[in-house]
Amino acid sequence: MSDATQGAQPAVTFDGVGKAFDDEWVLEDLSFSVPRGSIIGLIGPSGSGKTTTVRLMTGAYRPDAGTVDVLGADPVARRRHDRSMIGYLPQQPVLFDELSLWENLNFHASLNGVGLRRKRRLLDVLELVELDGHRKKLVRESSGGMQRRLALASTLVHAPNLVMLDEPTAGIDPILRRRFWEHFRALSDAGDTLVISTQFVDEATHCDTVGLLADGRLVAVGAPDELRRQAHGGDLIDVEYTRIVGSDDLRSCRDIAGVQRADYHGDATVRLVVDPDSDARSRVFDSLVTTDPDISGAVEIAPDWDDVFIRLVESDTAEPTPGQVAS
Ligand SMILES: Nc1ncnc2c1ncn2[C@@H]1O[C@H](COP(=O)(O)OP(=O)(O)OP(=O)(O)O)[C@@H](O)[C@H]1O
Repeated sequence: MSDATQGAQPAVTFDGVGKAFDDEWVLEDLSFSVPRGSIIGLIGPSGSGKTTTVRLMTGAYRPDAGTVDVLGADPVARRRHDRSMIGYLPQQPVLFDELSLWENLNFHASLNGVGLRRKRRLLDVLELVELDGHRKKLVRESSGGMQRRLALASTLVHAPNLVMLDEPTAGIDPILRRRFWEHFRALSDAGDTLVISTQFVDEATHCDTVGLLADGRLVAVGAPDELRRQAHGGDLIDVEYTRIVGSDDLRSCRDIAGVQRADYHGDATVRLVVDPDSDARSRVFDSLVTTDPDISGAVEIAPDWDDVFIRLVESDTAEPTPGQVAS
């Protein structure tokens, strides 16, 4: 996030938003905001409500509860008048098979009112997605990956400030995925705001904020590190022994102030959950590891995102809903 964008009004604010289709709620009580110049990842399994959330931001859908504010206005009202500040990549982008990459891009540029220095702009976005050498190729002659890159270029051709991408990395190879995320970070560094939906939970690491969706509910929202801590109740450290660990070892780990949990993790490892705000981390490394000759070392563990997601969903469903009595 650039310094200039910090403190400004958020690019997107959802306040108690719900959406229903055929009298059934598919999104319930979504509240979050997206600071300008940042990347929010909407992450969740198929059917969790990602596309519906993005469509509410584009103004394609009107909320049935709550309010949506996008760049200081109701997106439904803006949709009819001024879309130049917004770029939207739908899951099934509009590309014309019989036109060249250049002609496709030119079409999107016309649609979005790019007049001034259009040729330069087309060349710039084609270069950005590394398609400048293929501009005469027809869409039907280009690979799936090239089509995804062209679709991204078409979304960016009018230099929008707010970019909403619905599963832009679905079905593309890991190298192209990484390149896409590099582009996204470069856009955010330049001050643009990005809303990116994905089913790949590990893509959370690329985002400034992550919104985890499950069954139409925002299970958790926060910075990736915050969500990891929330899922596990703290930071994880593995203490590795040169022998099989026993209950005395667990006890001495638990005696360290700020260690919230110490559990067996395989024969020769104790996994600790430590309070991130305490000095427990340095105490584990400075005292425990250096004083116990049976400890070979300790490593901080970045928890697996699948695990983080599952834990947060499970703890969310375990929480009592209004009207339920907690046991
Ligand atoms: N136009 C619609 N009419 C009726 N139900 C809909 C409509 N659009 C979405 N839904 C339902 O809303 C729920 C959320 O769908 P949505 O497409 O937002 O999920 P998603 O997380 O984007 O899924 P995917 O990753 O498969 O695209 C699903 O149960 C879906 O069937």
